Amino acid sequence: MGADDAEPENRPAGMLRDRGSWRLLFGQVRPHRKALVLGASLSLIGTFAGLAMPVLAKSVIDAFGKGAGLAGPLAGLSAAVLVGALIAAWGRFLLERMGEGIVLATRKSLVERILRLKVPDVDRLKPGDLLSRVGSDTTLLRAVYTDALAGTVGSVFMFLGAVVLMAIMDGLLLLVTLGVVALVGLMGLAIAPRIRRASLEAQVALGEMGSVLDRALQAFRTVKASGAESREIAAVTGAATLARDRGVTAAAWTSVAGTGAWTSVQLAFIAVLGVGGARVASGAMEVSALIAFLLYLFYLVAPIGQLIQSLTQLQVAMAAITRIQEVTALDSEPETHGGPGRAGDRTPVGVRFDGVVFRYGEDRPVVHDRVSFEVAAGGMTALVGPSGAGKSTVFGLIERFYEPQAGTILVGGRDIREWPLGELRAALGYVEQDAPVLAGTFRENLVFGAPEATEEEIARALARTRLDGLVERLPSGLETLVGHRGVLLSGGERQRVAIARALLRRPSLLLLDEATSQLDAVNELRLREVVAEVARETTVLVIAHRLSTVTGADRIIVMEAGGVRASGTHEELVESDDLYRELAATQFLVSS
Ligand SMILES: Nc1ncnc2c1ncn2[C@@H]1O[C@H](COP(=O)(O)OP(=O)(O)OP(=O)(O)O)[C@@H](O)[C@H]1O
Repeated sequence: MGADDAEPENRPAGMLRDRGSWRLLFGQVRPHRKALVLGASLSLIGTFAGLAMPVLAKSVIDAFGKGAGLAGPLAGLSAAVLVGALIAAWGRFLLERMGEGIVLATRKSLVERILRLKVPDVDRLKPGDLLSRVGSDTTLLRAVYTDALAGTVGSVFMFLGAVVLMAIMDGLLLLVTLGVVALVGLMGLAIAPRIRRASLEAQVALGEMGSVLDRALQAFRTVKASGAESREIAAVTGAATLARDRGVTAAAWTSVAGTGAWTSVQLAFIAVLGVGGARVASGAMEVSALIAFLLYLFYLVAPIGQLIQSLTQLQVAMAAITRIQEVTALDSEPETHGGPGRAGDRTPVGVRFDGVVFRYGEDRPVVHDRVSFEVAAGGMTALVGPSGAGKSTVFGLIERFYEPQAGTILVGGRDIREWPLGELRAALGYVEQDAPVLAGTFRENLVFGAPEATEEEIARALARTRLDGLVERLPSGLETLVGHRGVLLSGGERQRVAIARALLRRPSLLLLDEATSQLDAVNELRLREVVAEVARETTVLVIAHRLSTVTGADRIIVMEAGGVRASGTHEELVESDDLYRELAATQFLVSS
């Protein structure tokens, strides 16, 4: 399991320069710059208020010495503490709120992008890994905007303040100090990419963990039936262990950076002591000035430590940004508003494939090799052929999930590239072979593609798909939960729910990928009746796996190895085509 495994295969953003990541990182702050400046300033004021404490304490002691009343000074001291704490808390809150706002904005844009991705890109991405990009990668960003940015600003101020004071005291010793401190800077620059790489690998491993777990949960029954629990547990924990290892690597480099910072101040101390001592010995400098300078030197410790910490957080965030960017850099489809469309514009449409050439990828075999056929408007056309002949691919191309490399596809006499995508998909009804049922109620499943469907329309769709009896038997009718992945429904019922869902969009062309699973006689008969009835109102193109379906079809297209081999009615094809005759006699078309 390498770092590359969990990344999009074409890794568009893997090649993006750091500049892109920085721009994205800081671009997010732009809308919140007021909050950032205010939050950071308040935090600083709160911190500096702490510095006023010794002065105020002195006034309390002075008052005590003079025998004056303590109540006033003590009240002043308490008020200063309280006000300082409140200001710091307010500043902190503003920064945290800004961080949450930025995380939300990032998640929104990521989710928006993911749901609009093109199908071929999603084919390559792993769902669990995408989830981790939306969840944990975006969470990692927050620390940058709350701690790192404000911390950097504060520590830069403190650092500059100390440097100015030291410059006023002794320019030469300052140069010695900065010379040593610059070494830390160089070391930090060398270490930063290592922290970033380790963090990226840790996040990739977490993504991998998500995708392995997702795979196991998707096929939970198969995992159990195959006795594969231990292996899947090992795969998930393996990814988690890798994340730990990379986290430890990042921690090791962070410790080196922290220790380096502290050591450099110690070294600067020794260097200043050496150079300053020599100058004191030669009478060029007072001992008291050297002592004061050395004290100031230690003022540098806190800001340098904070800068190192901020730098580390930035590296982790840059790793997260890289993974987020890999998704946001992918192409998305144009927005589709695929509602049910206006009444009356749902006349059946035909389909034509003209010399269509298609392969799923540059390195994949050709699936369609100059496929041409025509399906007239209205009625039922069946697509048959051996497994892998490219039948489901026909549907994927009509829906424009994929683009052919050559040839044209016409729907309703119009090239599908000329249809606005939302309009094209609104004209199509698509029933997948394993017809997924979405977790939720029966009603939610029905109106998924047509949220504004009326009760009459729902009742009609239920009656047409022969689901009305089933709904009556369900404990809460349409409001019954059909559970995660519809475990309550049989394969045939799931297909009929999918058909009802498609019908509620009043499609001009219904694409039905018939379930290959065996249906019981009642379900099979119902499904056949449903399809025959729908074919009276709209065009139905069905990928048929049953003889009973093809015998009812007006026309049959036989596909083989990426081409159209023959077409005609059942009787004609039984007469004229060997492959069809063979298919009709074998399990691909099961006799009813
Ligand atoms: N998303 C995909 N990415 C890459 N290759 C794919 C993809 N979908 C299908 N294929 C390949 O394309 C070829 C045709 O697949 P398709 O699903 O169109 O065949 P089919 O005739 O519908 O088969 P079946 O009857 O078994 O469903 C197969 O070799 C398949 O492995």
